[in-house]
Amino acid sequence: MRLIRGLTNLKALSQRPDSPLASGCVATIGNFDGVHRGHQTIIRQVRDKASELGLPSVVMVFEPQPREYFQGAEAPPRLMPFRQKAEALAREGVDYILCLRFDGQFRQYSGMGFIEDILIDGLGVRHLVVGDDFRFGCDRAGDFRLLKQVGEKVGYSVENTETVLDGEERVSSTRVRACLAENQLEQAERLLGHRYAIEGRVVYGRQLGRQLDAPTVNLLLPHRPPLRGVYVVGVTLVDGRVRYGAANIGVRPTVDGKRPSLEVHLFDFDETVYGQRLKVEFLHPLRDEVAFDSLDALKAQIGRDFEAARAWLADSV
Ligand SMILES: Cc1cc2nc3c(=O)[nH]c(=O)nc-3n(C[C@H](O)[C@H](O)[C@H](O)COP(=O)(O)O)c2cc1C
Ligand SMILES: Nc1ncnc2c1ncn2[C@@H]1O[C@H](COP(=O)(O)OP(=O)(O)O)[C@@H](O)[C@H]1O
Repeated sequence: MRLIRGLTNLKALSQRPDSPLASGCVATIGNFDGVHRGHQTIIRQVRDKASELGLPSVVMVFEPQPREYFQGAEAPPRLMPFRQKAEALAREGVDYILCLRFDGQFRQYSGMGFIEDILIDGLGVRHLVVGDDFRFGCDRAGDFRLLKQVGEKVGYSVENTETVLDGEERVSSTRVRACLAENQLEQAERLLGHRYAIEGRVVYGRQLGRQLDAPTVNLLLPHRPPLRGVYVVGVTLVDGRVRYGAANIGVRPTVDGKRPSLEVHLFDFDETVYGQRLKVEFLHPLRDEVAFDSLDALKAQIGRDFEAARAWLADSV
């Protein structure tokens, strides 16, 4: 997988005669938050067509996601930070990820402007896979019909995305968020095709954890997380080792009460891991986050959380 950031870089690359993108590509466009089973199916559609045509596959995404741009703090929580998304897409076998900055200038593209400047001049798209409800450009004026009309003239084809159902309902990022908010981790896993996980870099905290007999790795959360509370977790370290532990994800009302963070105590572990990237899988919910009157009360509760987590692990892992 190669990551292309911005239209200028895309054009510089695709206009080089020796570039794999020089003869065009098969592309899809979206947020792909969670890279769930529906997304995985769309990517398979793109890859199948790309191998049939002998062209590279491209997934176009935006940062921030358009709803984050328009709604700010009111936007739905995000399932994964950009880097985790890019790595998940790479695992699905995407050749290129094109990441475009969604800003005050970008939002002014007309429907036709988006097609001409990005899809035709930038990507030289030969086949496009998008939902028939896909809207784009200023005031959401561009739609599936317009894409098809222009495609017939210019010589690219457009295909509707397949719909993946879970029971009667479509698999969607919104449904994954709803499951996580309700602590329905198994339902979320069914929609995602894997356990819900957050990946991030270990940053320095306030060295309070050691005083609480619970040193914690603190992961940077660039977005508001879709779940809150105390969980049993499985952690994959950079070298692939897996460790288990108990984690708190939230604002830590007892000691802080502002920005959300993810704090993980690993059982039977005594290493320094600052700066490493870890994957934290949420295995089982233990309780909601609580504002305690004192650090002693928090410390006592964390001790009970560890017992509950170890008991669950002994039965389930
Ligand atoms: C299993 C576990 C449960 C926790 N539960 C709570 C909680 O209910 N309320 C709270 O304010 N903080 C909770 N915390 C977070 C602690 O306040 C935090 O880990 C501690 O302040 C260490 O911060 P530091 O890493 O910045 O030193 C919990 C942490 C762990 C590991
Ligand atoms: N069992 C453990 N679980 C989590 N972190 C541990 C553990 N043992 C040692 N550490 C190390 O201790 C650091 C956390 O200690 P802590 O006092 O909570 O400080 P900080 O405020 O930096 O999080 C972690 O980043 C990690 O490098």
